[in-house]
Amino acid sequence: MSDAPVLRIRNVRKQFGDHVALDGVDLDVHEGEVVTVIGPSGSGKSTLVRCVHQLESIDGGAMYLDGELLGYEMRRGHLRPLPDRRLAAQRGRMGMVFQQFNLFAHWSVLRNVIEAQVTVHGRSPEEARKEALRLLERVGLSGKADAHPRMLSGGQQQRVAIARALATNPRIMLFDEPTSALDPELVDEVLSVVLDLARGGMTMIIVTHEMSFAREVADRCVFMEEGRVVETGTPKEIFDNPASPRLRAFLSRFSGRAAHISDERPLEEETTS
Ligand SMILES: Nc1ncnc2c1ncn2[C@@H]1O[C@H](COP(=O)(O)OP(=O)(O)OP(=O)(O)O)[C@@H](O)[C@H]1O
Repeated sequence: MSDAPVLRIRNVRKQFGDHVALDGVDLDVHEGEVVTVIGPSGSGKSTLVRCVHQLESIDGGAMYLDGELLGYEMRRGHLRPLPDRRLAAQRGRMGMVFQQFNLFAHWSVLRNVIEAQVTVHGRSPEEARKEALRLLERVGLSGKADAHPRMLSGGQQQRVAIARALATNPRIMLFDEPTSALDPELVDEVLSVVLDLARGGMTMIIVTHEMSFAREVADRCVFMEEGRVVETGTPKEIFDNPASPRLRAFLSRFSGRAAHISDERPLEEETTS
């Protein structure tokens, strides 16, 4: 990993009305690093990745992609929002995968994976088609290029969404709970594609409620609560030796599902009962 992070997040604040969703978040993500973000519902996980992808503006702090300020530029001595074209170009250097797939329903799978390559990145339709077919094969869907999203299972649609996000050669992939809209039997096929990307060296932030996956895939894991990063560490530190009582309490709620949580160090509730 190189020293300069791919993504640098500094003291980022985000409010919705009076509600503070992000309260001074700092995070660096380095080349090839996989960071999983866990935390209770409403802790700001989705807001964080949505802000990185410029789907939400921030109210304070700054974010940099490869050292370039995201969303703003300095003009005549003042910070101003980037014009739409430059904002689109910045967003095109990140791939985002949503809970709800967000595919274009009236387009074929192939066109869904081709489109941004042509419109945002200026590839020729032939080049984009070749890349789309390669990526569909990578996510195990080469036979579905001509299908429409409604003909696919949720797991297959999510894999198309991953292929689409990869198609622009993003510097970083952002996953916002990619399996939470799926039936349980379809979760693994999506997680194994994400795991495969991680092993291939893709830089990623993954927001997830799948605790054993969050542990398995991560180089580093971040625990958020009330809009703040409460604890960050290796998966072993986070899951086997959680320092903060809040993280221990959170993990204990998942202990039934998180098969890999070790019992070397009992969780708080267990020690007090
Ligand atoms: N567009 C919005 N308008 C108003 N409030 C919002 C909006 N988006 C998020 N919030 C609020 O900001 C807080 C953080 O939400 P966020 O979705 O980031 O949490 P989360 O940790 O991802 O939760 P979950 O795990 O349930 O998805 C919540 O209180 C939420 O209600």
